[in-house]
Amino acid sequence: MSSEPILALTNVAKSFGGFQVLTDVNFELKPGEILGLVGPNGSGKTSVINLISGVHQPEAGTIRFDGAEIQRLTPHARVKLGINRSFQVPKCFISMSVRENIEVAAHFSGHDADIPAILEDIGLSGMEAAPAASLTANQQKMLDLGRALATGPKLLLVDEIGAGLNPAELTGIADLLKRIAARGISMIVVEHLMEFLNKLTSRVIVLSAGKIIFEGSLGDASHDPEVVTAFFGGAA
Ligand SMILES: Nc1ncnc2c1ncn2[C@@H]1O[C@H](COP(=O)(O)OP(=O)(O)OP(=O)(O)O)[C@@H](O)[C@H]1O
Repeated sequence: MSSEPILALTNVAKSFGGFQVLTDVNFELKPGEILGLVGPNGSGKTSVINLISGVHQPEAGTIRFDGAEIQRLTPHARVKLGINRSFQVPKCFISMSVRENIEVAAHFSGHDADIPAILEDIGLSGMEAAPAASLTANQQKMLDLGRALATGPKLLLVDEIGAGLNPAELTGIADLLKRIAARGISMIVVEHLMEFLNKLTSRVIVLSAGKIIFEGSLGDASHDPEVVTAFFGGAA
């Protein structure tokens, strides 16, 4: 595995209407690495994902992917480079079939996707003709992930995929994400469910009020006074 980072954020800052959402965010990610991004509600986790995927652009700082600055590129250009994401609320086309959803994503990115392999990965083999609207919440999350996989990502941004799922579903998703990372795909996983995150990685970044207050292992984070205060003793 290369030791060059696939992703590097340097002094990234973002505000909305004068409200500073992220300040001086710095971190790196190596190929095939899974990084957990945690923090209280409103601490800026999804904003980090939005800046990397191109939904928003930072006011300051740089985002380097695979050696090149990407912070001014459109989301579409970033998908073509190999960055994609799943959403807190799945964004499948519910009137389309499972297969059509994956085909559209692959077409959008120009990637020659192995659709049967993706269906197998996401546990929807044999359901390719089913309308997305007929899927369970868990299956829609898996389809959302399948749509991201269809674009051939090198970096996958996973935003609170565990919310609302039962323990068996969580174990299934954790196993799938680990299999994906083992193929060399890097991952940032935003999550409130620490037990779920612990199955995926020990390396986490903790955000509080838009600043990184901790970087290290999940175990050490749980004993860090600033992290404990951020979660239990003060405002995000
Ligand atoms: N488009 C936007 N316009 C204005 N404010 C925004 C926008 N997006 C995010 N914010 C604000 O930025 C702050 C950080 O939000 P963000 O969604 O990144 O936090 P989060 O850590 O992902 O929260 P949660 O865990 O609740 O999903 C919040 O105060 C939010 O209201």
